[in-house]
Amino acid sequence: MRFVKGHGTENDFVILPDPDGVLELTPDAVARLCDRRAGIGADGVLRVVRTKVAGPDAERYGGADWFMDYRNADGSVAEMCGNGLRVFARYLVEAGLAAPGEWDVATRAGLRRVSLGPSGDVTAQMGPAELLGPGEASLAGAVFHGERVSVGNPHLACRIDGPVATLDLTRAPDFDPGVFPDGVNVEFFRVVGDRHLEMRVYERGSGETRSCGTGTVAVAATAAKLGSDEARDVSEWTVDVLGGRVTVAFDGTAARLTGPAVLVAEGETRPGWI
Ligand SMILES: N[C@@H](CCC[C@H](N)C(=O)O)C(=O)O
Repeated sequence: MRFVKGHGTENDFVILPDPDGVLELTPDAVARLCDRRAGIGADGVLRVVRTKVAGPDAERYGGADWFMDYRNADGSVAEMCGNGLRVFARYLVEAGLAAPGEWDVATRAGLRRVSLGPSGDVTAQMGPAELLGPGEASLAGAVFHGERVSVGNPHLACRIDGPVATLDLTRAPDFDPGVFPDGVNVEFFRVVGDRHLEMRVYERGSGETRSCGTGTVAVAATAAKLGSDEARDVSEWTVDVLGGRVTVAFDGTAARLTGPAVLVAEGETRPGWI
């Protein structure tokens, strides 16, 4: 099986080119690929498949040539991945499968437009960040209050007062499955300046990661809601994550995420390993 390894602010992915949609990608195979000791190691897998062979949803994705089949490190499926989307776009350009410019990528959350040059940062339209009201999670017995946000996938964005570095995210936050029936990505963020946030995240299906693109949109949308009216609809935010920095912009309707997308290696799994 051919693979490429890449990351966006150190949220890392095994990219599996599968243009004809012939790979049988079981949850177990994904978990083995993502295993950091016995596998290649990654927070998730990006299967690159042409929309016309992407299965029952193919018609929904008519406007895009490529479908991003994203899987978490534990093998579960997620609707969207913001860092993954930038890396996916960078892979298509570097592989000569798409030209630099602006085009749509199909995701389980719908079409998402990306724009990129022959090198450098990638910008991705992320759709609206839907603010769904209060929610909570607990960490080592301490309760954190936050905002439930949908960025195509579910988030709980919790504002804290102290530095995010002090949190222990070696264990999963607890949450009420009645409130989050599909699980949730939990972000902790602190305001460190004018429209400037720092964030850590515990991702559904992957554990603590060094960045989460949809998570940065969720925390910026929550910070905008908590801030002045002026900051609410049209604003640009800098979000520092463990793996670097991204920019989130709101234009009154939707969010836009800009950040790095880097391919670092390519290879082939040994026959029979998976
Ligand atoms: N790291 C991603 C989000 C990946 C999916 C998430 N773990 C989920 O299950 O919803 C990002 O950059 O957005």
